[in-house]
Amino acid sequence: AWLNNADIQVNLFDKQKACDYINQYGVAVYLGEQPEKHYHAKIKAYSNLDEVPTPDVIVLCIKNYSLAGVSEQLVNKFGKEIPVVALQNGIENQQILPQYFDSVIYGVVCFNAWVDDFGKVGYQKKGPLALGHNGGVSVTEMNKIITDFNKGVETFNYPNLNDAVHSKIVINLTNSLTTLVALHKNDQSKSTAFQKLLTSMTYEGIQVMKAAGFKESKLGGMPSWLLITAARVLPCFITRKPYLKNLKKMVISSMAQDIIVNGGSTSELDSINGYVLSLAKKYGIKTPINDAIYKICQEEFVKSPFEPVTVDFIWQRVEST
Ligand SMILES: NC(=O)C1=CN([C@@H]2O[C@H](COP(=O)(O)OP(=O)(O)OC[C@H]3O[C@@H](n4cnc5c(N)ncnc54)[C@H](OP(=O)(O)O)[C@@H]3O)[C@@H](O)[C@H]2O)C=CC1
Ligand SMILES: CC(C)(CO)C(=O)C(=O)O
Repeated sequence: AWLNNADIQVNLFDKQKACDYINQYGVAVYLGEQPEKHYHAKIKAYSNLDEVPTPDVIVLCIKNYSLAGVSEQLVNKFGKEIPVVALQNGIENQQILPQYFDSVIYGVVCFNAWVDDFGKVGYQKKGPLALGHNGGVSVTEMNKIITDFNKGVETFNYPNLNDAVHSKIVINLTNSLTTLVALHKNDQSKSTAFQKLLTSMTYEGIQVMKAAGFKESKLGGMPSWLLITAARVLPCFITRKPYLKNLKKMVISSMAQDIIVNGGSTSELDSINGYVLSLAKKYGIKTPINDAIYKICQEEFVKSPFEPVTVDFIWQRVEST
């Protein structure tokens, strides 16, 4: 919607029901704090790939677990030379997409967005996006894409792509915990146990990334490694103010949308938490909080219907392991 309203011609490819709605009513977009001020973007949506006009660039806004299937369809239709911008969390997209496409730009999305209903999307803040690549993309091509994206949303070229990706993965570890307690419905701002769990799991993530040789990338508005470390080592009350400010930014994570809003059992738990735990094992870093939370997610996410668990329940499991 942001690009389309900045005169970049955008076409959507989605499932039939979503397309029918979007073609009739457009996409309604609103800033989370001001739902009454939503605006519409008239975007053409296609559910039949054969009808989609050949694009200059494909932007993949799907989960890691949908990438292989969707890429297979796209490459059969448009060929492997078509430039692709991949906006997934985690690193799995870097393993999957080069199997299909020659020219892939990866993007780290530094804000939260959610779908309320067909064609109705909320966002926590507008941007930024950090783009980078692992070769196969010319300077001209990269500059053109950055310039076009910037017409609609603040977009940077990030030379150290994998530092940015791994810094974001640290933040994404919290998706599992916020989904388990259904944070969007159950306020945890008074719970110091929740604060300890959230800061400990990201602190462990930082230790893993440092051991694996990744450096911090400052990602627009996301908590810094210094703040997370301070929150972990200092008494809770000292870092409470910045902690609460950051907690407020979490509206509804992409994982909670999968497990709670869409009632599915498939999520990016393994692309994010599973990946961090595999790095921890490789580099000999202890991650007791993440181990326990990952296990609880594995048990709870497959239950149908999913029922949120309490912070006490998580805390007891952490203490018993
Ligand atoms: N949401 C967020 O705040 C953020 C998300 N991210 C990352 O961005 C990526 C995308 O997440 P998000 O936007 O939340 O994902 P969503 O699951 O909300 O959106 C993906 C869309 O693609 C559609 N889709 C899936 N498979 C197909 C297919 N075969 N053909 C046509 N359409 C298909 C889905 O349809 P349907 O719903 O019907 O399956 C859905 O509309 C993830 O890697 C996530 O981690 C990064 C930062 C923030
Ligand atoms: C909420 C946010 C921005 C951070 O965890 C995110 O990346 C997601 O929802 O996947």
